Amino acid sequence: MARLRVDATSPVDWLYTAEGGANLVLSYAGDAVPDLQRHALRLRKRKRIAGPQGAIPDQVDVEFGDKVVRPLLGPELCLEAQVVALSSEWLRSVAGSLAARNVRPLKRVEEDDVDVAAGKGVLVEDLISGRGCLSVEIKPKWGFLPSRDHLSPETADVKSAYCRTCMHRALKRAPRITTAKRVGAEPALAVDREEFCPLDLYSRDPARTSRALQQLYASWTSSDGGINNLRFFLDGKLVKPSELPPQFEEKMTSSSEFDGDPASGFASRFTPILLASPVLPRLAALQASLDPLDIEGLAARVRDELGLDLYRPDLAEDEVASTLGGQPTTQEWQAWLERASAPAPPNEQDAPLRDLVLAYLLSATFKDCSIFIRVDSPPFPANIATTLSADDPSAIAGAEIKVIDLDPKPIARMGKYARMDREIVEHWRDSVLAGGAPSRCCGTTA
Ligand SMILES: O=P(O)(O)O[C@@H]1[C@@H](OP(=O)(O)O)[C@H](OP(=O)(O)O)[C@H](O)[C@H](OP(=O)(O)O)[C@H]1OP(=O)(O)O
Ligand SMILES: Nc1ncnc2c1ncn2[C@@H]1O[C@H](COP(=O)(O)OP(=O)(O)OP(=O)(O)O)[C@@H](O)[C@H]1O
Repeated sequence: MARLRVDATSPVDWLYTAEGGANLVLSYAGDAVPDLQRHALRLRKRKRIAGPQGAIPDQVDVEFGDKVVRPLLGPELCLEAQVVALSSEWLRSVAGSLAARNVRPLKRVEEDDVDVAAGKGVLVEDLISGRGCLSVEIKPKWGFLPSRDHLSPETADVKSAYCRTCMHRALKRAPRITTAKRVGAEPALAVDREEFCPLDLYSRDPARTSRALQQLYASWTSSDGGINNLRFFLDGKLVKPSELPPQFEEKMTSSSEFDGDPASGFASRFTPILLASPVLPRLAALQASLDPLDIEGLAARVRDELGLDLYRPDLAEDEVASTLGGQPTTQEWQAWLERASAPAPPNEQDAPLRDLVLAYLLSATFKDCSIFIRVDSPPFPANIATTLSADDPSAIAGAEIKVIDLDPKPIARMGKYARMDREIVEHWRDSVLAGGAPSRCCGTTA
């Protein structure tokens, strides 16, 4: 990617795309710098009220993506990223233009804003721009169940039968919660078989993958696009169910397969694309192999070797970070990757604790990323699953698949991970199972 002068552009030429907890993304819509067309700018946000979670510098994010994530996930699934210098005046002007256009969700506006002191942003390929382009973003979450080997007798039955995402959803909807986020005033659920289970999505079984996609679509519709697991972008803009342009459904699927049910039309088009791509099996394999002990087994090692109780309710993030050895540098990540990629890496019993913590953090990154499927000129061929490109066998003709949001997670969060895991499982066992629930998670078989 050639060096591009973003701060020479007019901030009003950057249109709001979307945002997550830590970053806000804009698409270039100007004519002044043609080389910036089809580029997106990812900007760091800062909380209005400073929180405890330490940010990781952008430079580290980009190097981490290039040097650690890319070799593991495969270059064809990753975006190239370039750090660009941005003055605080330019960033302030972007923030002002976003506020004047009132484009950000109110909940996010209340929480945070563009970090005008960041001094930089990250330029990437824009996965939504272009007339006629339809992009689908799926956040698949955790695609595996932990092995019982390192689970305690109190949790082994629950954690080897129900997936973390279904259990976490129930907790987030419970009326009273502590470490997890509240989704709204919805009633606590038992297993809701109408809602998407990642184990279905990742299953590689066409019927189950299709079921997961249909359920995601139904949740997208019933929440008016408010879920973070599925988003659609058409002609460069986020599309909400309540404001569907007439061409959306016809672009998403061919009318013959529609049969009046957009959820099945969507699933029938996108199931073959997902099944033909290595993206889901790769993510699930990385998530599982980098988390061989489960947080419970890892917390036991941390307690035994460092005397730190990750479950302690008053444990400060600074103490977690310093006791575990601080946030890894890019050099340390690279050295870890070399050891982990050796022909016979040490197994989880013999591996040094620090290596296990790094692996867990990387697993957390793969558990929280999103997949973009971009289709430039739909409707695309019905036999898409079999039309693999000769140049790149993992690319499917007519569809481009990329994984985004692959940032390193702060090591300071290890305590939160342990406590949240306990809270999720205890809530499930004591509130949901006690009220009667199926004996297995939606996606699992006995
Ligand atoms: O803990 P989880 O599973 O709720 O994941 C968080 C996500 O919540 P989700 O359950 O997907 O709605 C959460 O997503 P939202 O901001 O709620 O859309 C973030 O992705 C968060 O990571 P970070 O703060 O951006 O580094 C995620 O935190 P990490 O667990 O990845 O640290
Ligand atoms: N390259 C891109 N092209 C188009 N849109 C993008 C791109 N990268 C991100 N987005 C959009 O911006 C949103 C926020 O970006 P990102 O996931 O990087 O933020 P985040 O704060 O790290 O998210 P999270 O809270 O999930 O960790 C994405 O969910 C996606 O909708």
